[in-house]
Amino acid sequence: MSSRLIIALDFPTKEQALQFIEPLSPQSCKLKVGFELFVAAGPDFVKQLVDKGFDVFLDLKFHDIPNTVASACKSAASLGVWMMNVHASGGQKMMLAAKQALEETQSNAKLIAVTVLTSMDSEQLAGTNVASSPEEQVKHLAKLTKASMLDGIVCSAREAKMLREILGPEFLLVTPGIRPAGSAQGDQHRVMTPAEANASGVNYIVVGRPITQSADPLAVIDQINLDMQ
Ligand SMILES: O=C(O)c1cc(=O)[nH]c(=O)n1[C@@H]1O[C@H](COP(=O)(O)O)[C@@H](O)[C@H]1O
Repeated sequence: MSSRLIIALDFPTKEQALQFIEPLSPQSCKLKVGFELFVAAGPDFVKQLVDKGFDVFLDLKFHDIPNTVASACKSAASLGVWMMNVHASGGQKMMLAAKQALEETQSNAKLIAVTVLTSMDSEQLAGTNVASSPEEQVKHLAKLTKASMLDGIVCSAREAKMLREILGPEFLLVTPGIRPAGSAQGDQHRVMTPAEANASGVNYIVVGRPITQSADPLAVIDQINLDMQ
């Protein structure tokens, strides 16, 4: 079975990212390229990771008018990535346009939507004039995403159990904000351990700093893969 661990390659340069992935195999993890590395290393680097056999999640969280997001998804698909994302708060027309654009390509890349960022708590959400709790807002945006025919969502593992009941067994739940016991929470708020996330029924976990800043990344990866079995 392929790994359900997605490592967030949040590095400032292509060289640092390549050095980090050198000992990794596509069987032990998938890789996520987000803003920091994409801006520094570009689309050719994403293709390089795909050519090495890794499943790549291109995390650019598109959030724009429907036509622009649809075109961006087509461009992302042409890189051969396994998964990409948009912000669900971009609305249903945007998500439908993105899905349709992907269907017009040869790619079978998965398209998921970010609900409420795992760094957000009730207070920060209220600051954006959203009066609902994070859980209520996640539930609302998750239903909107499903109605827009996307493959799944990004959410906190804390919400996974409740969402699985509402959204059914096929809908993908991809969960960052994962912190192995004893690791620093940093800017994340809605966190869980890998074992707790697994027990909550998530499909994939996204882990960055607890692996990339560890003195022994391979040991952390092995332990997380065990926790996810
Ligand atoms: O879309 C994402 O991947 C994402 C969504 C979200 O709600 N929260 C979140 O942390 N992420 C990403 O997941 C990764 C988490 O990294 P660490 O906090 O270092 O484990 C980062 O690359 C974030 O950009």
